[in-house]
Amino acid sequence: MASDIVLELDDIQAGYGKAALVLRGLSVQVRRGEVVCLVGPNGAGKSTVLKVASGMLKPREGTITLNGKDVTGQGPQQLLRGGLSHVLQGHSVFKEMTVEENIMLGGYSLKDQSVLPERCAYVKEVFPLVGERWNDTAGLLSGGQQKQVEFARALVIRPDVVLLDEPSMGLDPKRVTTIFEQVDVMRKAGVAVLLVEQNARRALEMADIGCVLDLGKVFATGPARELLADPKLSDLYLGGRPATT
Ligand SMILES: Nc1ncnc2c1ncn2[C@@H]1O[C@H](COP(=O)(O)OP(=O)(O)OP(=O)(O)O)[C@@H](O)[C@H]1O
Repeated sequence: MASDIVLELDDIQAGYGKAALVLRGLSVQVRRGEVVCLVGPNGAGKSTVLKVASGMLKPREGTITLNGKDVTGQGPQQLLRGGLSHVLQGHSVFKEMTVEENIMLGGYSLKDQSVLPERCAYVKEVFPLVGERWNDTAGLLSGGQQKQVEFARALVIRPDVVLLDEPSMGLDPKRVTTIFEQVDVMRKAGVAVLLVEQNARRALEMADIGCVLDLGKVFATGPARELLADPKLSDLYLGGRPATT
């Protein structure tokens, strides 16, 4: 249903400075409570899609719609207020600060600061580990646990959509599983998720919709399970078919 669409990028053209376009007519839709995963080769433009969606990079052409409103040209702060959080690539937890202080940083953009206690209770409910480690210095947490703190910080504004740029980067396979479980937790909390992942096959196993990007366009899109089952896509973009033993 069209009304379920939280975030829509339509026919986006975007690039950096005077350099050639990176996105060349890209369209993607994300619905409430749905995980959409962007996969594709290095340099295909996956992170650029997130930068455009979060207002960090203005598109040259095309429109961005958030909760039914045209937000094309708005910056990250405005989009944050409109219900969109972006968890950047790499690690953005402040290790010297406590978990609580890190979460509070996510609350600064709230216009009404009186809702903060209720929001803290909400993120502790969604991510119990964050509540358990609330007073600990964030640097004492494992890499996967720190990522959960980043997710929780993004949820403080009670966003409608969260953008996740390679959340499993640098984590061992067990921690990658935990991170994908946490993405599922966000989906179950009703948040729409637009995810970029190098771990394409594993991410698609968890996602609802997959989008294969190549040369700045959507090469193929559909239910993630169907993309995984497509032998051509598998060979071209997902590192070949998994061994059957
Ligand atoms: N800040 C920037 N300035 C100039 N060019 C950039 C910048 N960021 C990315 N690019 C270029 O845009 C293109 C797409 O990059 P992007 O990071 O979106 O790809 P990606 O699909 O996320 O790649 P990867 O899987 O390697 O992270 C690349 O050619 C890259 O060199």
